[in-house]
Amino acid sequence: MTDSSSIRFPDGFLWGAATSAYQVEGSPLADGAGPSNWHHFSHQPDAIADGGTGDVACDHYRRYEEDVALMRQLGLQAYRFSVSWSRILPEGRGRINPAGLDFYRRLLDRLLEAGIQPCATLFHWDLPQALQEQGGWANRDSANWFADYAHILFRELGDKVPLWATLNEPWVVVNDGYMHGVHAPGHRSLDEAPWVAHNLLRAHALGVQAFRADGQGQIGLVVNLEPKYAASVGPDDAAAMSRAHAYMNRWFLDGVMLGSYPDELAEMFGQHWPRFDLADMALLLEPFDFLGINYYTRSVNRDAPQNPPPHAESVRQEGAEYTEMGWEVFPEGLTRTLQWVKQRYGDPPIYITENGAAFADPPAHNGRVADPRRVEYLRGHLRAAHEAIRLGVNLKGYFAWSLLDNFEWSLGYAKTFGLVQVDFSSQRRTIKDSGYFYRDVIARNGL
Ligand SMILES: CO[C@H](O)c1c[n+]2c([nH]1)[C@H](O)[C@@H](O)[C@H](O)[C@H]2CO
Repeated sequence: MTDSSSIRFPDGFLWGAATSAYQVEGSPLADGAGPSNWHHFSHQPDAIADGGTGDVACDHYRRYEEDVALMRQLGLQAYRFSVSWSRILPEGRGRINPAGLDFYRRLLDRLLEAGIQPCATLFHWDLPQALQEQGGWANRDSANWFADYAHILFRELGDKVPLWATLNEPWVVVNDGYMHGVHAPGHRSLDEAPWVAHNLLRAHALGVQAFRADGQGQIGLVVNLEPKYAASVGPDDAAAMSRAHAYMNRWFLDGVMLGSYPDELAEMFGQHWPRFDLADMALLLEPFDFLGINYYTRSVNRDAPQNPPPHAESVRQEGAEYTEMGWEVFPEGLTRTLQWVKQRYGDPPIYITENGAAFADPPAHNGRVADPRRVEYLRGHLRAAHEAIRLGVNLKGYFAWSLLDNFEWSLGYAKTFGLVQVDFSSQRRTIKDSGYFYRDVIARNGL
């Protein structure tokens, strides 16, 4: 039975929506910008399900003022976006492209004028192609490249951005880009993957140090977390669940919060697992101000020895509701995940930096898009977030994924997550029912 009791979030709880540069901006090479590895990857034959690329996307690079007006119409208090590294540094390092900085200054000025708090992510997967060609995140120097880039942004944009995130979901870069080859750069290497993960976290730590030197506001790390369940009570499935949990949920957080990697990773990677310097592990513990958690679903796992690490596979649940991504709708997993972070990692301040769902939305009709399933998804997860607060989790805010229908990476444009529908043939925006629902949640600071 749907819980209809009203709930209210704490005063000052921050309500926002999120996007990322390559998914919404378009104009990837405009005004002196250099190509990213996602520009390169999306133009490879058969890389993207519908042959889509980020060449146009939501045309946000040119329509940002219209989109800020939409954010204002929704009553957003904050907007989470990412900066395209190769707009700022076309070769990834060295020469700065002033026009790239100017775009983000214009966007930030519009947001601040609208009373919307910017939350900027330094890296949301789109690495400059020039750096990819020098080994990308597999090159130990990548951490320094990132720190130099971060320093430029803190110096040039720092007075306009109160909330920064170093990386978005390093796990996806490793798993999708280096283990399974379905994201840029399309590698499948048990030898590269652990080093890529390590260099990403070294980059995060050096970025935080750069921020401490001359940043303003707060800085955090954004990770994707997905609670793991066992498909049966048998020992093999329990072990598979534990490996999957270590592989997705603990790998990066243990690294930066505990200064060590789960033992299960060395076991599952075997001779491919490196020996990491103790000095590196000490660096990873560089303290940061908040944790961004992206939550979408849970997975139920069974043993799959034939699969690459974590040697597990997810099992579809009879009778459960699934989104267009094949992700089970499981709001209680959000409460469980937030409690787990609180208990394991010392009660850090947390923002839910992404939560949302892809459903097959109807085309706009008379200025309306009926998306009841997304309304119920958001309602259920907001209740789960509120329950976590009631249980003592230090949850500071929530960002819906996504403001706009956009480029869903290797799946192209068919999977739509937006609170606002984008007709990609006309670039017309239409606020969906879920957008109006979210507007009312923000206005009430609750349900
Ligand atoms: C593994 O799923 C992640 O939690 C996740 C889901 N999502 C993400 N990460 C990314 O941060 C976004 O760019 C995606 O568009 C979004 C929707 O797929």
